[in-house]
Amino acid sequence: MSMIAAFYGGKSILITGATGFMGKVLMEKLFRTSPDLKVIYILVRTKAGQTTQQRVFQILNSKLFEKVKEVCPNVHEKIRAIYADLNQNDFAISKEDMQELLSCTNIIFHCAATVRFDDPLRHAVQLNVTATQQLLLMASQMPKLEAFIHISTAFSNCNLKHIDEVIYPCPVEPKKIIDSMEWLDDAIIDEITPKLIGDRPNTYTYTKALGEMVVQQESGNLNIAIIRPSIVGATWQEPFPGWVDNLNGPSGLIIAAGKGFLRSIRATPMAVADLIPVDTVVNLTLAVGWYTAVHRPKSTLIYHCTSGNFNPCNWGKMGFQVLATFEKVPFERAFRRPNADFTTNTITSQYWNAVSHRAPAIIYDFYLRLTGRKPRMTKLMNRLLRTVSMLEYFVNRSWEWSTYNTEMLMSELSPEDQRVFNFDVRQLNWLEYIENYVLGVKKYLLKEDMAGIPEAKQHLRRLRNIHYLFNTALFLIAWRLLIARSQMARNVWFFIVSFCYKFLSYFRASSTLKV
Ligand SMILES: CCCCCCCCCCCCCCCCCCCC(=O)SCCNC(=O)CCNC(=O)[C@H](O)C(C)(C)COP(=O)(O)OP(=O)(O)OC[C@H]1O[C@@H](n2cnc3c(N)ncnc32)[C@H](O)[C@@H]1OP(=O)(O)O
Ligand SMILES: NC(=O)C1=CN([C@@H]2O[C@H](COP(=O)(O)OP(=O)(O)OC[C@H]3O[C@@H](n4cnc5c(N)ncnc54)[C@H](OP(=O)(O)O)[C@@H]3O)[C@@H](O)[C@H]2O)C=CC1
Repeated sequence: MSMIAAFYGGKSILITGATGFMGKVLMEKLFRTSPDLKVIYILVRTKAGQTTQQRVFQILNSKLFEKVKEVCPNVHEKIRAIYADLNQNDFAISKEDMQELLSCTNIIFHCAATVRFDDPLRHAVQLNVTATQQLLLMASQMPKLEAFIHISTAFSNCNLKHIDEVIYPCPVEPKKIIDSMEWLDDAIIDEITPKLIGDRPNTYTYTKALGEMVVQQESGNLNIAIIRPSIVGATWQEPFPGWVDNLNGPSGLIIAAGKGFLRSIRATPMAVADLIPVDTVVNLTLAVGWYTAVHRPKSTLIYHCTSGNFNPCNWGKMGFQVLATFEKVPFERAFRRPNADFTTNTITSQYWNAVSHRAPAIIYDFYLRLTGRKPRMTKLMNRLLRTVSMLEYFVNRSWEWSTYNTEMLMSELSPEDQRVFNFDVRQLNWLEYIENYVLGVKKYLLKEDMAGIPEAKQHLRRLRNIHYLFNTALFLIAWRLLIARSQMARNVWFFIVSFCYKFLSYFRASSTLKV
C-alpha cells in the first residue's frame, strides 16, 4: 500500500487553479489513488457563460476522469466547488464558504496563476502575487492545515544560468509592488514595467519570482514547500499518455507546425528542451505534500521539477520527432505540408518569416478576396508570429537547475510510492513521449479522429502536387522573363533545346537501326 495515497485518505484538500491544465491532472490523480479522501475544495470562477457547477460537471465527465469513475463512483459528492475570483482581494468567497475552508482544510495546493507572458503587470501582480498573499493569510487561519504547497515555475529566475533550490530576492520588495499597483495608473505601470522586470523576459516570470518572495516573507508558522516545474507538457503515462488541454508551451506550436502555418522558428537546436510531463509534476507535487506534512522540514524547501539534469532532450531532437510524427499521423485540413525548421540567427529568421509566413498569408488573403471571402490569414499569421517571438526566449537558452531536494525526496519514497507517484524522468523515452504528445494534440486538442488519417494523407498529397505545380509555374515565369531580358539566358536556352533535340534524334536513329 502506498503511504502517500494513504496519507491523503480522509483529508480535506483545497486546490486553486483546479480547472487549469495542471489542476485537473492533480485532482484526477488524488481521486484515483486516494478515493477515500474526505473532500477536495476547488476555487472556481464562472467563465465563458458557464456556472461553476457546469464547469465542474464538464471536467468530471471528460475523458481525463474516465478511470476515476471506476474507483471513485461518488466523486461528485467529494468535490466541493466554491465560487471564487482571485482578481478580487477577498476572492469574492462567501462567508459560509470561507468559514468552511478555514475550519476544515488540511492541505493546500496553490496552482492558480496567470501564465500569459504578455499580461499587463497589474493583472499579473494581482494573480501571481497578491492572490498568493491573500491565500497565505487564509492559510494562517486554518487550524487543521498540515501543508501549503505553492506551484511556481523553474523560470522564475530565468535571468540566471544556474538556479539553486533557493528563493532569489527581487530588486523591489513585493509589498512595494503590490501597494504601487493600487495607485499607479495603467500608463505609468506600462512605462515602468520594463525597468521592474529587468533582465527577465516577461511579467509572468517576474511575478512568479515575486510570488515566491511573498511565500517566504509571509509564511509565518506555515508548513510550506515550493515546486518549480519547467515546461509542462502532455501526460507521459497517466491516466493515459498524451493528454493535454491547452495551447500553452509547445502544444500551440505543434498545432501551428502540423497545420503548416509555422515553417521556421528561431531556436538553438542543441539547447536543452526542458519539458516535464504534467503527470510527473503532479506525482512530485503529491509526494511533496505528503513529505512536507509528515516530516515538517524546518524551512521552506524548493523542489525543481525539471528533466535536463536527469534525462536531457534538445530542441533539435524534439523538432525532428514532431515532424516525423506528422509524416505518420498528419493533422487534418492542413494549410500547407508540415515542413518546419529551426533558424539560428535573426536575419535568416526574418527572411523566412517574410518568405514562408507573411508572403503566403498575403497571397492566400488575396485569393480569399478574389473568391468573395473575408481575408483572415494575415491576422492569424501575425498573432502566431507574435506568440513565437514570446516563446523564442525559452528555446534559445539552456539552464541548469540543482535537484538536490527532488533527489532527496525520491530517496525518501518506498518502492511502492516510487511506483505509484513516479517522478523519475530518467525512465522517460523522449521519442515515444514526443510522438504521444503529437498524437494527444491531434486527439484531445484538435478533436481529430484517427480514422481520418487516410483522408489527411490524401490532402497532403494534393498540397504537395499544388506546391510542385506552383513552383514549376513560378520557375517558368521567371525563366521566360529572364530570357526576354538576357542574351546569355537565350543562348543557354537554345543550347539546352538543341542538345535535347540532338539527343532525341540520336536516340530515335539508334532505336530504328536496332529493329
Ligand atoms: C522545427 C519543428 C518545429 C515543430 C514545433 C516544435 C515545438 C517547439 C516548442 C517550443 C515551445 C517552447 C515553449 C516554452 C515555454 C516555456 C514557458 C515557461 C513555462 C511556464 O512556466 S508557464 C507556460 C505557460 N505559458 C505559455 O506557454 C505562454 C502562454 N501564452 C501566452 O502568453 C499568449 O498566448 C501569448 C504567447 C502571449 C500570445 O498572446 P495573444 O497574442 O493574445 O494570443 P492568444 O493567447 O490570444 O492566442 C492567439 C491565438 O494563438 C493561439 N495560441 C495561443 N497560445 C499559443 C501558442 N503557445 N502557440 C501557438 N498558438 C497559440 C490561440 O489559440 C489564439 O488563436 P485564436 O484562434 O483563439 O485567436
Ligand atoms: N504550463 C506550464 O508549462 C507551467 C505552469 N507552471 C505553473 O503551474 C500552475 C498551473 O499552470 P497551468 O495549469 O498550466 O495554468 P492554466 O492557465 O491551465 O490554469 C490556471 C488556473 O488558474 C485559474 N485562475 C486564473 N485566474 C483566475 C482567477 N481570476 N480566479 C480564479 N482562478 C483563476 C484558472 O482558472 P480558469 O479556468 O477559470 O481560468 C486555472 O484554473 C501555475 O502556477 C503556473 O505558473 C509552472 C511551470 C510551467
